[in-house]
Amino acid sequence: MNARRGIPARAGTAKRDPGMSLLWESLRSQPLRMLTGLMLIGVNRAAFLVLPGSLGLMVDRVLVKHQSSAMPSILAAVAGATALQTLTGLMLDLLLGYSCQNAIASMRTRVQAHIMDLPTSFFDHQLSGVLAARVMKDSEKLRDFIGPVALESVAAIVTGGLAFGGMIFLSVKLTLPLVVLLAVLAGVMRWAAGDVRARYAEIAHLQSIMAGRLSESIAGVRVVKAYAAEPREAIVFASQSQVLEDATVQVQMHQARSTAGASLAFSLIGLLLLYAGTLQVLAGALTVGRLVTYCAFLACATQAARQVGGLRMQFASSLASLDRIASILRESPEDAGKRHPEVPPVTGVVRVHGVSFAYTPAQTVLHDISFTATPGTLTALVGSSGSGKSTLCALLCAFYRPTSGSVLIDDVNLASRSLGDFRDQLGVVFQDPFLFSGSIRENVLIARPSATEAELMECYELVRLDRFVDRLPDRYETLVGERGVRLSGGERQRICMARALLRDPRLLLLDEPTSSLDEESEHYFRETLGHLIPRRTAIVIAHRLSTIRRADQILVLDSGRIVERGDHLTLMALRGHYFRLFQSQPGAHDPAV
Ligand SMILES: Nc1ncnc2c1ncn2[C@@H]1O[C@H](COP(=O)(O)OP(=O)(O)OP(=O)(O)O)[C@@H](O)[C@H]1O
Repeated sequence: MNARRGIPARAGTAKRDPGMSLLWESLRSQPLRMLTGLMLIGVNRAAFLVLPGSLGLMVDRVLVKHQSSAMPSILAAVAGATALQTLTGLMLDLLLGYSCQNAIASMRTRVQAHIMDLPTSFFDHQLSGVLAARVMKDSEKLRDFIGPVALESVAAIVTGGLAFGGMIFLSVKLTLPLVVLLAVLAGVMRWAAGDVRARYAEIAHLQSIMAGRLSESIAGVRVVKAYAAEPREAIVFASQSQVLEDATVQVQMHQARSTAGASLAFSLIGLLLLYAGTLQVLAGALTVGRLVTYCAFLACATQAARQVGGLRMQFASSLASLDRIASILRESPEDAGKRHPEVPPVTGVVRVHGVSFAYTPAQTVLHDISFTATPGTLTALVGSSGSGKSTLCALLCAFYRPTSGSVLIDDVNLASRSLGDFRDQLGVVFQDPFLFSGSIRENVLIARPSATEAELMECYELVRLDRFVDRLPDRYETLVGERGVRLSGGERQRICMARALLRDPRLLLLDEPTSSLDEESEHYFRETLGHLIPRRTAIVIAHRLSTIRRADQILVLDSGRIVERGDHLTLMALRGHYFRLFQSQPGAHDPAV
């Protein structure tokens, strides 16, 4: 880690295979277009070489032998070839424009869908901005690949190959030494270029780190402003920008040096060949016209070789991006390898057997947790902050797999169950009431897009959404802003509860669902919960006495262990952890409570 700059010092060396195979997959998915493209390139390049190829004929037949009758047919051939070149060029541009967009769109869709299928633990180690940059920017690199890189490389290789074939046809003696010289030159250039792909991988990594940091500081702009941290954010961003600039300039300088070196080498080779060719003409082994054509082909071949050399850099940059996409696609989805046994719909019997769990090997967060929760009952999880309540909830949602032990739903282990089927029966309200940037209605409908208007209204009613929605000009169509920023904490919480209830779930997991509600709303919600429980299993993390007291079983967690269990009266009688927790609650000494 580069501590001064706040950026990892090195992005890691990119491997060659993943990016290449991803590119190959993408090209293979459009076989007809690729084949048509290759044919068009072949025709286009052959037409391009008609002009240099006919120069020799013009010199030998028209200028040297004065056969002016040959001129119209030579000119007609050149004009026809030029027309063909223009037409195939246009067709290539149209074909590639479409193919590029198609490849980019399907790559983005594939990466986005894959990311959504990854387990929650994957996201614990990623910045959302970095992932977003990968989906959008790295996929975009396919355009460079299929467009300038692949097309121009193939075109340059075809041009070089055809020109080279022409040169061999005209003079084997001149061309054979050239092959040796070019092979040596290619080896030297390759050695001098070093691992360009790793450098581009580092640049792309730095760019996504910056994008991640930027989106984080924009999302947390209130905290930044509240703590007057704007200058600090500016310094971090500027230093990251400086590291990126240094890395980019280094690659560009390297590229400029390679291009200049290659240019010089090609010019020297051209000079040598001109000298050797002139000697051949003087010795009568070659006509002037053939030497002219040879030199024209040589110019085309050198130009093509230079072009391929230049594109190698772009190729490396695009491959580095594809490597990064491939690294995401290599991550296993959370349902991978499951047998998906045919299971009947969930009824909601939860059995947790000896579950231990650690986010990192260094720290076990839950130790040997066991309990059963059945439909029609309310289980409350209580305990001090950091005791593992939300983690247990996350295991019940199958966001993580236990390190040991098992979570069974209707006696089927969650580790082998299809998570899609299971989560269809799950209603969750998280500690952080997250809303998407759409309308209130859209946020609730996420739970069940096919819900009828009457079902929606029933859920709104259950959590008393109408109470604040009536004050909003667009009522349920009001846009809530990013993460629901335009609403209060309690309002967000109510929308999240409506969302969970719309699911009509068998298993209801509520992580401090009423922490931001006022007394009256909380009372109303408690009554609602009372009506809901007979048809489902409810597990609630709650600090409020009112919710805890009526639970069928209360599990008291301390440092990741269940230290007490029972109903309110049993636990109070123990005068242990629960008793102390209860005593510390506001209202505990109120005789009414
Ligand atoms: N994604 C994570 N990666 C690593 N450690 C985590 C992660 N989430 C939570 N922890 C750690 O696990 C422990 C239990 O956290 P958890 O959120 O389950 O506690 P909690 O009882 O719900 O606390 P609170 O009442 O404050 O919400 C804490 O020490 C916390 O730092």
